[in-house]
Amino acid sequence: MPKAKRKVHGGADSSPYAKPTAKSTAAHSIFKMNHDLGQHVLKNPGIANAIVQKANLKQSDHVLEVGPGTGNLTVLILKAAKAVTAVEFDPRMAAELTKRVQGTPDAKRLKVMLGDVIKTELPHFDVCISNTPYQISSPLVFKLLALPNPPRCSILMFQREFALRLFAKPGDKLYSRLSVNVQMWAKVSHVMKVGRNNFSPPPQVESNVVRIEPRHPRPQLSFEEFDGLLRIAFVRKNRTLRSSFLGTTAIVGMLERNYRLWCSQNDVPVDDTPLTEVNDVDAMAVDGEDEEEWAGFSDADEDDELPDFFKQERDARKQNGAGRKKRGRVTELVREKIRKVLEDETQLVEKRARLCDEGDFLRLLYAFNQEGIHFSS
Ligand SMILES: C[S@@+](CC[C@H](N)C(=O)[O-])C[C@H]1O[C@@H](n2cnc3c(N)ncnc32)[C@H](O)[C@@H]1O
Repeated sequence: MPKAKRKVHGGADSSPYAKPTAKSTAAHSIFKMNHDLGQHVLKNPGIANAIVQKANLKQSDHVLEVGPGTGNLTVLILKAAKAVTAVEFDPRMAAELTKRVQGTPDAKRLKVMLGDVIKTELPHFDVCISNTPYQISSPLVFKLLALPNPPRCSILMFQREFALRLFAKPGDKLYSRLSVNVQMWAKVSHVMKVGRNNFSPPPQVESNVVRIEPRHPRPQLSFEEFDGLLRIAFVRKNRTLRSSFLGTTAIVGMLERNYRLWCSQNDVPVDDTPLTEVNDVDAMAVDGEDEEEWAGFSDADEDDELPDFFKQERDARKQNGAGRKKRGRVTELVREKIRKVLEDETQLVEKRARLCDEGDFLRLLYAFNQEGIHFSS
């Protein structure tokens, strides 16, 4: 039996959201929602209006809407802003939206871009509004934070647990790399709770709308450097920083490569003569870690996945065998620099990432950078 098709959107009362004109009736065509794309259309006009109002739009604003769907938010944004760029992955949705505004005065002020917003080069915009498809919550926040010229404000709807991660503090269960990053670069505030029955079809969980505003002045820091350090610290947020930074050859190897690059860019000579012969596996055990524990990364959050460099290093080691190896002087030097930063300079060596605050991470980054150790290449 064929599966029942759902109405694309079902508003009820107020115009223009729910009392469709002849034009927008065409947009109410019927097709099956794609759950893989997080297609839960907002059907409560009151919530849609509140979201747009909370953005405090100016008539001169250019708004980016992520995932416009059939346009329930878009038509309201168009009433309050100068222009809207709407990035939509699903061509069926993009076609519905285009039809909905076609022939209206708003059509000229709407640009629909088809594609994955995460991979799309975005034009400049003042405000971002999104009933966010839950699969891209994390990459979308990271993309917005990393923009050199971030929007004045972003009003974003997320699944509740994801929203709570944005506010989490050191020691909270939901504290993660995302929490530290977002709080470093922005001010996050809660806008409203939205029950699951306000969507069609209803998602499994409740949602929250949050406001993200960039900090002024913007911290004088490289986003990639700070995030690179957090990636290492949060792969295993319950382990000590000693364990995270010194416990695996993969991390030390990556930091050594970055150190070599920094040396070459700063005319610092490196001594490549082999120093000691050590058993690589034993060396890891001495440092108190087993590579397999990394592979489990049981305490990692979804956005703190095993970094690519670790996987590459692990595969290379499997191929080459992890037998007796000569550890170079540079490796020893880098290990000593890491030890010095953790033990002497910051005294954070026994602290765990889940308990470190923004100030701890900043101190770590500063001390590593002073030693010529960097986290972005
Ligand atoms: C939760 S629905 C929101 C629809 C509409 N804005 C609303 O509030 O009724 C999410 C929308 O994002 C779109 N989408 C999913 N992944 C996307 C991506 N990577 N880039 C752009 N749009 C995406 C989906 O096709 C869907 O239309």
